[in-house]
Amino acid sequence: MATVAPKNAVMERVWSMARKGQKRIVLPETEDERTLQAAEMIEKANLGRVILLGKEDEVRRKAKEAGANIDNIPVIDPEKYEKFEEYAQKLLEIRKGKIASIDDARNLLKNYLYFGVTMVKLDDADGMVAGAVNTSADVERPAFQIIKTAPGISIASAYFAMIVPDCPYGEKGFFLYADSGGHPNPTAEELADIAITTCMTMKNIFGVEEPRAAMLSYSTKGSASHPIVDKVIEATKIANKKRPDLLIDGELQGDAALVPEIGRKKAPGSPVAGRANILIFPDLNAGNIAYKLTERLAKAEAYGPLLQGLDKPVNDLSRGCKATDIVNVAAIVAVKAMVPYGKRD
Ligand SMILES: CC(C)(COP(=O)(O)OP(=O)(O)OC[C@H]1O[C@@H](n2cnc3c(N)ncnc32)[C@H](O)[C@@H]1OP(=O)(O)O)[C@@H](O)C(=O)NCCC(=O)NCCS
Ligand SMILES: CC(=O)OP(=O)(O)O
Repeated sequence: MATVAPKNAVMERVWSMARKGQKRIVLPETEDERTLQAAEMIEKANLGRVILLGKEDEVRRKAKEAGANIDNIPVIDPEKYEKFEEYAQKLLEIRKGKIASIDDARNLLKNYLYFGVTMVKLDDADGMVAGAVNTSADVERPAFQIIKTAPGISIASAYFAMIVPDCPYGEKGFFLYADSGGHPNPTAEELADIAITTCMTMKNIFGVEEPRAAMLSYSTKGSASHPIVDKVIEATKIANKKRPDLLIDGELQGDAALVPEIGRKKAPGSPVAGRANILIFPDLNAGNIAYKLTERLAKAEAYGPLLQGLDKPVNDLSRGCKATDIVNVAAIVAVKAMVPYGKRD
């Protein structure tokens, strides 16, 4: 089994916090070899206590085939779980008006993603990580429907923690990209909220004292004009009005956001240009394309999509993820479960 270690100082802190918290992390996608290998790595690295979902014999056989030692990890078979009926009743209450009968609730719980999210909702687990097999929409939907947004947060969104090797920009090559996996086409108001939430995430989950968010566009400070640029300008104004204490600036192009000399030239006086550690994309096309290009062309680590704005932690994955990505995403979910309510994002 490959060993895994945190890739930079920010992730070292995340790992060390996760070790202290010993949170219960449910991994529902036990048909996937990477998930089983990650389960062993999470336990070996002492990042938390894993709970696997599935038919026990099958899961243990599959783990052997994958070369993963999961002997000390519990496997819960949802349909045989002693709280299955209790969960069905609770789900019926939570989804009142959306699902018609107890049978509908039972059927939903046979889907391991719904079962895992319900475990988190009802405090039988502290966080869930899935998405190595299922699409992001299928992972996010139960989280949005059952866990819902935290009080005072208008929408959930999804960011990536990016570690770019040999990169002097951002936080020594560490960045948050948002929204790169959740909300397809945010309004200006929603884009402002995504920027604010990501700043809080940078501070509270990753311990970076000065989040600096660039509102990205193909224009810098009026160099081009178009309604799609106007949305970014409007979002920047809203974010600045809502949270004047945060460093959020735009509209900025990618080079002006990252490179000090270019930032000074294109956006003189900007508190963010040339030093952004958070990149906020105008829509999900841009955000998702950008993270995948950074991951593949710059050989960056890409952890996520990490959901923010939810009342409890659920993190998604790309179907193209590595087992080690699952380990890091699990460590982040564990830290999220430790940050006091209301301070999370
Ligand atoms: C996640 C996603 C499936 C949810 O939206 P949807 O399919 O429109 O589903 P619904 O409209 O049925 O919404 C389901 C619930 O989630 C809620 N919801 C949808 N988007 C939300 C958001 N951004 N934040 C919070 N809640 C949200 C809805 O209000 C609804 O709640 P309700 O059932 O209690 O009324 C959709 O936003 C999506 O496909 N996102 C893109 C994911 C993706 O493909 N990413 C790219 C790869 S990473
Ligand atoms: C985040 C993402 O793009 O997920 P996938 O690669 O699974 O579509």
